[in-house]
Amino acid sequence: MESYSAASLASASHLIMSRARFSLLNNVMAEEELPGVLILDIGGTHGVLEDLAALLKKHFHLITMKEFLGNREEMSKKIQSVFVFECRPTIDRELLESLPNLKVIGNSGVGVDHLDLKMISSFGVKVTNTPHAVADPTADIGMALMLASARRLVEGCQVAVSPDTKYFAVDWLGVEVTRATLGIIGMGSIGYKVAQRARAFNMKILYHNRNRRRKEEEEAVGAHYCAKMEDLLQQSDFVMLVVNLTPETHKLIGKKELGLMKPTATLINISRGAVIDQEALVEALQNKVIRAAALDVTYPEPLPRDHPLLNLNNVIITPHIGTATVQAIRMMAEEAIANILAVLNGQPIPSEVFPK
Ligand SMILES: O=C(O)C(=O)CO
Repeated sequence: MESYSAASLASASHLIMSRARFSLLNNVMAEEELPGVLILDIGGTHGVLEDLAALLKKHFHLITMKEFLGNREEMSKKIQSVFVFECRPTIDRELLESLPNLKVIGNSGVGVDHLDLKMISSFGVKVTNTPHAVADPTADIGMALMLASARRLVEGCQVAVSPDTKYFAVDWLGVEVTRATLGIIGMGSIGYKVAQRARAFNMKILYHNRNRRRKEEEEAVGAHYCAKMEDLLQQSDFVMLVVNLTPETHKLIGKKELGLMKPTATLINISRGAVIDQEALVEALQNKVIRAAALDVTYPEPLPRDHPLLNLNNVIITPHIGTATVQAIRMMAEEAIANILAVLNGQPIPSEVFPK
């Protein structure tokens, strides 16, 4: 995980000065009086940042990191908020100490496991996230992984492009998603969107969640509540993980849980890598304890090139692309900006995250 200490800020690409709340007042304030937003990106995303910049420029005055570093003392006093791009860069104490007027960290993405909420809160700084923007694209990736793994799409592509492979699909038969049983672990907004999509495939839907959904919500997608996760694991053909990473969900799926799954079942993870005990998963896949896994998240990300998960033909891995769409990046930015502005303007905050 990237860590943006004050020293490593040189690698972040932009410092953004917020003019949003003042543009609403016809830009009556001089730029140098405006509150600042520091953007932390994950690197290698310049095209995306250009689009983001265009969006932000409608309300914000952008200042490059070079300018920030050239005038650090003055700039750090102006920064009232940090925009964390794509859930991954973390923020350390040293950075917080260097931003005396910081009021809010606007996370672009829903998961905030990369942020030390207690530590941040001890500085009197609020944290917000973007649950609405992420739900549809992340649910789509869950479905895409489930279908791709079920129908062995990646292997199929390899067969199609390989000049010497014999073209007998019968050698690599898949399984059907239609009418199969899907067990969703974590029925928040993303899990629910997955259930809506799975209904169109006539899947039987089971779910396990801390809190049971309302009866009308269950009925709308035909989902059945499993109070015990074990029941869901035993009955499902596909198990999809959609929980937040917390101390309670760390390694939620280990050897015992994998052992409860059907040998024909597939595990899909669109939450965080550490929700699965990865060593136990490798063993289960090697020994065919379960049929396959399809993972958008791992630990670390990316996996080292010699990691055993990369050498198994019953695994599909994508590089954490749940929200990697043109639309989602934009919607997350809009949601994060709305959160940041609400904090700066002392208005009700749409999506604040609290330390437990
Ligand atoms: O929103 C999140 O938490 C993500 O992981 C985005 O990919």
